Amino acid sequence: MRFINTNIDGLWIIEPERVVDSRGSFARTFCSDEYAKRGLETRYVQHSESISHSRFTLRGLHYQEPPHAEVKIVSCCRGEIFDVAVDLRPESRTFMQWRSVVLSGANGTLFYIPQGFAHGFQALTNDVAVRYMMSAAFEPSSSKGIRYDDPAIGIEWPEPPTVISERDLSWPLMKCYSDLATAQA
Ligand SMILES: Cc1cn([C@H]2C[C@H](O)[C@@H](COP(=O)(O)OP(=O)(O)O[C@H]3O[C@H](C)C(=O)[C@H](O)[C@H]3O)O2)c(=O)[nH]c1=O
Repeated sequence: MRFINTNIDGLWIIEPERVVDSRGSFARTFCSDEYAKRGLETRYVQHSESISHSRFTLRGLHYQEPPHAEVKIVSCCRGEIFDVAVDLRPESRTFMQWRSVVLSGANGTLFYIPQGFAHGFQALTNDVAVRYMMSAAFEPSSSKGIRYDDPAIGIEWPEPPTVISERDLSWPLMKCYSDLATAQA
């Protein structure tokens, strides 16, 4: 496994090292020792899959609030996606910055997204299957989101979404959050 730094603290791209032979290949996709050596989360309590039928479907940007904040390891086991993580840690030097990576069944790449980040993706092919390892259980009451097209973040998505949920269209803009935070201070 190759751990690639993204210049955003805690956010890693992990590339499998495939052992190739005449049958195909084998690669380790998770290793608690390798993760522990780098201070990454080693305990995952849920593993989930989402299927998106249509190219340019967009899901996200989602996160869970503390105490249910989770580390996510995202991979695409069928098709190809444009995967995005946004740093929402107010104390971070990269607060509100985003990083994208193309995940696909072909490259087997994984995106390690720590607590305090929002996550979303856009399908780049029809019929994508995305897999998640989550370090915290799904808790609907703590599931929040931000708008994929928030100008304050400025994510450069490949294309306008063809399919997106009403819920994902109705998340507040970060400006609303900051106004709310100011009001509550
Ligand atoms: C996340 C989740 C959802 N669900 C149920 C709740 C809904 O009835 C249904 C679809 O949920 P949602 O619309 O939130 O699914 P996505 O829009 O694909 O959201 C996911 O994709 C974005 C990009 C993420 O980063 C999150 O991991 C996750 O929120 O599955 C569960 O039962 N367990 C779960 O862990």
